[in-house]
Amino acid sequence: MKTAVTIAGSDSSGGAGIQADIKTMIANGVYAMSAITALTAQNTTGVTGIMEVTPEFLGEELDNIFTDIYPDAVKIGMVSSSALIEKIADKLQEYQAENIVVDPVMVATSGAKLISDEAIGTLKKRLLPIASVLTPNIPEAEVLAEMEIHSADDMIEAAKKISDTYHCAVLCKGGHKLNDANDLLYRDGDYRWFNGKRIDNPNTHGTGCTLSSAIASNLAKGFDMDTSVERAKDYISGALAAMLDLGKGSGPMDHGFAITGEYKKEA
Ligand SMILES: Nc1ncnc2c1ncn2[C@@H]1O[C@H](COP(=O)(O)OP(=O)(O)OP(=O)(O)O)[C@@H](O)[C@H]1O
Ligand SMILES: Cc1ncc(CO)c(N)n1
Repeated sequence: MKTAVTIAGSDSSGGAGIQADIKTMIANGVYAMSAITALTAQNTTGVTGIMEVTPEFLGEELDNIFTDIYPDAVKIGMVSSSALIEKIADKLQEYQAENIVVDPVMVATSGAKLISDEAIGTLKKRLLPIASVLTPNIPEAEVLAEMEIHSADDMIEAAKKISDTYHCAVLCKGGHKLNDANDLLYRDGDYRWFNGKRIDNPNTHGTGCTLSSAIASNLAKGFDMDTSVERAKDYISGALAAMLDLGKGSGPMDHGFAITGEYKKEA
């Protein structure tokens, strides 16, 4: 069986973070492991607390994983401090990890800030250069490319800038400002749009975590980058179309659709 590890924060409400990642990996047929960077106390309405692990402890988690069950892919989500980012970069280099998907998590769906300002610089310097693919939404791409994005052409320019600077593939997700479900993959000086059908579902807690974990799962299984993104888009569409409605805010998605087979993919 192929294996993947998520390096991310725990979401007590189960819709995002480690919990979304593990649900996604199981549903996509890979064995899931986790190195937890922080506990968050959160639900569908917001985040009330964050408790980080120490960099030493995160290093110990990664040592235990890599020296025993070597992961075929790595997904990195919420990492709130520079010291934790440095530790992850050191360990991934030490163990020569492959298929690294970096979701540069900055703000939760509910609006809470999940990374410190100084850590953004470290993220750029240490994690982007080792990423196989980076999955920013538009606000994140604006920070990383240091420009505003108002159109599809701006998305291309920002993704090119990030990809050229850090030598990684960039999947820029259009949903936030452009109100569609079209994502742009910029890679090796070329780009391709992955168009999705916008699903009328306000319950989008954890969509970014889910997409990046689905890409990592498919890379772990040996699919190429384009196919992995295509399959991940299909997965997120299915999870959203299952129309789970839980909680008082922007609720989580139903990963069970892939297991029960109740979801019928729309043409
Ligand atoms: N309503 C929707 N219908 C279809 N696809 C969607 C919808 N909302 C988001 N997506 C898709 O889900 C994926 C994740 O995108 P999104 O922009 O929501 O990520 P994100 O902002 O990083 O998520 P998060 O809020 O969890 O941080 C993208 O492929 C996007 O196109
Ligand atoms: C732990 C965690 N990671 C990522 C997100 C982004 O949605 C979140 N809300 N919580």
